[in-house]
Order: sequence, then C-alpha cells, then structure tokens
Amino acid sequence: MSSSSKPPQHLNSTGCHIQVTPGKGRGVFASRPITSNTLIEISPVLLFTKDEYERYGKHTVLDHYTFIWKDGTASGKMALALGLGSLFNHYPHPNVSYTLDTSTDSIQYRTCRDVEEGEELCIYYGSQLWFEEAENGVDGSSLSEEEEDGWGGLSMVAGEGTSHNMDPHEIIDEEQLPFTRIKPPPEEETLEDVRTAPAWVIDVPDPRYITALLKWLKKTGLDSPDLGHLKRIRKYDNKTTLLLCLATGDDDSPPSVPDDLLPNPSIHQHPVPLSSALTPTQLTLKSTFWPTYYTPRKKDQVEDWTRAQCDWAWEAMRRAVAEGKKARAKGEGLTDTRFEQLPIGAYVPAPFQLDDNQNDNGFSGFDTRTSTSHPLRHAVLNLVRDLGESHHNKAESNTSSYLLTSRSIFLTHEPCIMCTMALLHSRVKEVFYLIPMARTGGCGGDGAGTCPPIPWLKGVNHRFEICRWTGEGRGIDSEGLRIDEDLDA
Ligand SMILES: C[S@@+](CC[C@H](N)C(=O)[O-])C[C@H]1O[C@@H](n2cnc3c(N)ncnc32)[C@H](O)[C@@H]1O
Repeated sequence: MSSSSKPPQHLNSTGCHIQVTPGKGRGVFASRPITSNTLIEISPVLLFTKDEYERYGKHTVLDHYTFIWKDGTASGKMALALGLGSLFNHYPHPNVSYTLDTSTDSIQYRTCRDVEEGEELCIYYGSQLWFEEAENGVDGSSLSEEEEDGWGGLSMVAGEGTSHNMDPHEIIDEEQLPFTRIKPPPEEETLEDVRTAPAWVIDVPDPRYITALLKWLKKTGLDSPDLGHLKRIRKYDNKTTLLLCLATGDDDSPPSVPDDLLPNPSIHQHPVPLSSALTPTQLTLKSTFWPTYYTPRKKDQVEDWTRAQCDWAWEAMRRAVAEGKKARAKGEGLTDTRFEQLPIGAYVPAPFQLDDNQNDNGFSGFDTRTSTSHPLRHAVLNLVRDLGESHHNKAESNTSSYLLTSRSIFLTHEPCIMCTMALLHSRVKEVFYLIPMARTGGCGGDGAGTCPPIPWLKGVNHRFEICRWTGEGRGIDSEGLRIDEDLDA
C-alpha cells in the first residue's frame, strides 16, 4: 500500500509509531528500544462472516487487511484488525509475533527479540504473498519460541493460493521445484537385485476362510498401504497363502489370528518385494517371491507436484527452519571440547490436502542433546518419539505409534546415519533436507556424500524418496544453521 498523506500520530504507550516507507506504505516502527517479549499492541478485531466478505470485501482494498479468524468453529469468520494491527508490514524474519484471543476478539502483538529504536516492527504473513516484497531494513534474526504460536492462527486471505489468480492445480516444472530429487540407482533387473523384506503370511487350507480373514485384516489395520504394491493372496503348488503384514525382523512375533477365523493357523515369514513392478522383467522377477502389481511408468517418471503442493512444502520447510532456530535460541549445542551450536529442526506436516494447507496438525522437534545431556536426542529421534507418545497417534494404534507411513519429513540438515535408519524404520515416504552433511549424513549428502544413501542399500527393508531443498526465501534460509561438517545432525 502506498500512501502519500502523512500518517496520523498514534497514541501508543508501548513505543510504537506509524511511519511510511517507499514500496510498503504505512508501517509500525519502534520509537525507542523495546526488549524481547514485550506486549506492544492489543488490537480489537472486527469480525464478519465469510459470506459478508465474499459479497462486500473480496477484490476491494479490504482484501489486503482481512484475516481468516480461527476461533475453532466450523463456520469460520473473517477479521479486520483495528488499531495498529492492520498496519504491521510483512517480513520473513519477523521481530513481532501475534496471538489470537478469541475470548476478547482481539490480537496481541509481542516483540520476539530485542528491537532497536527506529526499527520497523514486522510480522510474518505466511508463505504465500500477494505483493512484491520491498527491500527491508529489518535485521534477520532468530525466531523465538513465540514465533510458533505467533503467526499460526492467522492467515491473510489474499495470501491463499486460489485467491490471487494462481492455479493451485498447476503442475510445476521439475526445474522450478524448490528441491532436487536425489535419483535412486537403476531399477532391479536381476533376481539378486530385487529388494525384499520378510513378511508374515498365513497358509489358508480352505478358500472359505479367506473373506473373514480379509475383513479381520482390515479391522486390525494390518492391511496397511505399505503392502499396497502386492496382491494379498498367493497360490502356489496347490497351496493358498495370505499376506498379513511386514515383519520387523527375525525375532518379530507373528500377529495373533483369532482361532475362530482359522483353527490352528500356520503363520510363517516369507520374503516379499518392497515395491511394485515397473517393467515386465521386474514383474516376472518380483512375482517369483510374491504376486506383485505391475505399475508401468515412463523411465525416470517421477510424481508431479502442483503449485498448492509446493506451497505446502515451503510452509513445512519454513517450520523446520523455525524449529532449528528455536534450538539455537535455546542454546542447544555441544559443550564437550568446544561449543558447537546444534540448530537442527524437523517438521512432519499433515499430509498434503488441496483445501487445507495450514499445516497446523504437524509434528515438530529440534535437537536437545545439550539440554537433556543425552547423545541420542537428535531432532529426528525426538520427533519420532514425540509422535509415538502423542495421544493423537496412540488412538490410532499402540503398536504402530512410531510409524510415519505416507508422511513427509522436512529437516534443516541431512539426517545422520542413525536418524536415517530411524526414518527407514518409521517407513517415512519422503525426506527433504536443507543442508547436506556430506561427511556424516545417511542420505547421500549433496550427491557426493561419503556414505551412499542408506535407503538404497540392499537388505534395507524400506525406501524413501530423498529430496535436497534448494529454495530460499519465504522464511527459509540456512543462515545461522550451519554446523561443523563432522557433526551428526
Ligand atoms: C496489512 S497491510 C499493512 C499496512 C499497509 N502497508 C498500509 O499502508 O496500509 C498489508 C499490505 O501492506 C503491503 N506490504 C506489507 N508488507 C510488505 C512488504 N514486505 N513489502 C511490500 N509491501 C508490503 C502490501 O501492500 C500489503 O497488501
């Protein structure tokens, strides 16, 4: 917004005034030094319904000032902040965070670091801006803990993918993606190359048991997407065998099948391919182990990414970076011989959905090796552990609470070998990392890592996609996140 008229003087006892900057219009500035965590403004909000917004606000100047007000109700309201609230400009490294107070219909604004006199006070609008960002004099700095709840509840409506003439379904060219996929080795074209894992299978002496067994599999959750590339039933040598689930190792105990479904069941382990057949040769080879689905695709064809999916990923990586900065702000680092900071963060967003990209159902974690004096408290391990202990996940299943099946994880650093193994065990779908760790990482570094990517090794019972994040901006930068190249992330 540009404004040629002189801004009004604002009566504000917490040291804020309004000032105009070229390219941004009015903004809020500090009249004196303000320490971190100071409440600088409480703005009442004007609430209106989505319908009112659609009819009277959309495509007007109000679009630039209207927020989605998340008050926990299904109907969803829109909000316009009064007072200084509508005048905070955007900056990717904000020095002000905000929280909604739904009990008083107001927004509280606090500094999230020390601010000098004359500095502009900025908030973070989200990852999808609808205007050209002006150069900013605000100093980039670490985001403090408030950052997390600071912006999470609000999002500018004009910033939503669909409302500024961007097609959320548009497929983004591979070169334009904010990450580079690290390509796996050539496909399995000999019997020795076929990657298999042990699975629990049950012999079915009579076909009449099958329907009830399949129903039971569904009910217990054993019918997981991990095995979606395999047929359930194998007929071989006049014997019928049903696939139950993957086994986690030789000493894993078999799932207990109720006697009334099949008396005296014979359950044993059998190797099954880890992925579908992409070529006719693979189909023949893999099906010698277990009947496998044929999903031909063009050579090197990879999953298409839409614009909305990219925005989802930007936001998730921004959250991982914020976690890393949180670790730094909390003083996480190694103290043995020298002090090495460990600003390492991780974030697992809710799976991508076109209509709901707020990413507020995700899990986050950061490195706490220092504060816990525990060498295994890496960001990834902390996150997987929290996820396992969360009530949300426990409600789904007690036994699979560490599983990240079909989920993506965003990391500030390439995970070390131990964390890569933990991610394999968790069956994560894909791993995105910002900073490659060529010497210590388990995912191949930037393509020339010391260790080949662990998920590609033979004998490893899961594979995940590896993507090195290359996009900068939108709240993502590696400044302040670099660590000694010999350290494990
Ligand atoms: C909520 S208003 C902020 C107050 C606004 N500057 C004014 O003068 O009324 C949001 C608008 O401010 C402008 N704006 C905010 N942050 C900006 C930035 N970093 N660079 C350029 N323009 C910005 C954009 O025009 C945006 O639509």
